[in-house]
Amino acid sequence: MNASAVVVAAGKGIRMGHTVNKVYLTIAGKPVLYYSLKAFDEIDWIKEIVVVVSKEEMEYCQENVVKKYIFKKPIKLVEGGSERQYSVYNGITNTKVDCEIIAIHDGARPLIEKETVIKALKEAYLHKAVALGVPVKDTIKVVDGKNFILNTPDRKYLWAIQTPQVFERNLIIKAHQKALEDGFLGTDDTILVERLGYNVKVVEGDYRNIKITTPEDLIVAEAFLKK
Ligand SMILES: Nc1ccn([C@@H]2O[C@H](COP(=O)(O)OP(=O)(O)OP(=O)(O)O)[C@@H](O)[C@H]2O)c(=O)n1
Ligand SMILES: C[C@](O)(CO)[C@H](O)COP(=O)(O)O
Repeated sequence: MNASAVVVAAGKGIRMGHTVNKVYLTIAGKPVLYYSLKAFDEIDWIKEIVVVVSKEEMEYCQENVVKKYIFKKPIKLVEGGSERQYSVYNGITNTKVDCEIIAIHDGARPLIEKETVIKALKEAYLHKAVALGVPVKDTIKVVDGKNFILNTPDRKYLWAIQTPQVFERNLIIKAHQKALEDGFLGTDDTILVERLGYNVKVVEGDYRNIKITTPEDLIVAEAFLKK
């Protein structure tokens, strides 16, 4: 299998409330983004890693992540957009055409493990579109604008979706182009493929694969890493 990894890191990290983009904050002495790239760098099927960064942070990322640590794969930096979806689009359209599979990952998910990525890649090869996810542990409520409960979906059908999300290259590019044409913005990439009428498989991931979003997530991630 020839696959590309696209790791998006061009967000602002507003919910983290830090002056530095959260992907450059450190866990156990290394930047969050370093860990998010590492699992992909170790997989033979992955032929390249495209990292999507904001224009202002391009040089910082090159010096403090790409050059500072040793990666086996070629790492290409491309510019991000104002929304995650636009960043992903710029990433996927800058992948090699001879890589038939693309794994899209949040730079803010540093605890992803090599074995979990391999599982997702294998499933994507069979099913064309997959996302990692974990069954939700809490009861989920749908509420109205004033926080009154409208309904309670059956938990056995609810999964919290993570990245990587892995797709056949042509399919994910087509799905993004259609979303752009329609002015549709989604919070992940599978929704864009769902809109085309394709079945997307959820592959069981790992509860530790958290997204670093708010300050307490850094403490949790560091605790997991130390284990
Ligand atoms: N315009 C954007 C927005 C987000 N991302 C990336 O998408 C991932 C998931 O997004 P999120 O956790 O929402 O990150 P931020 O947008 O940085 O956070 P916030 O919403 O708190 O500002 C992150 O790795 C982030 O860098 C991106 O590449 N381009
Ligand atoms: C793609 C994602 O990580 C799946 O859980 C998530 O939807 C990103 O959302 P955010 O709004 O960018 O935090």
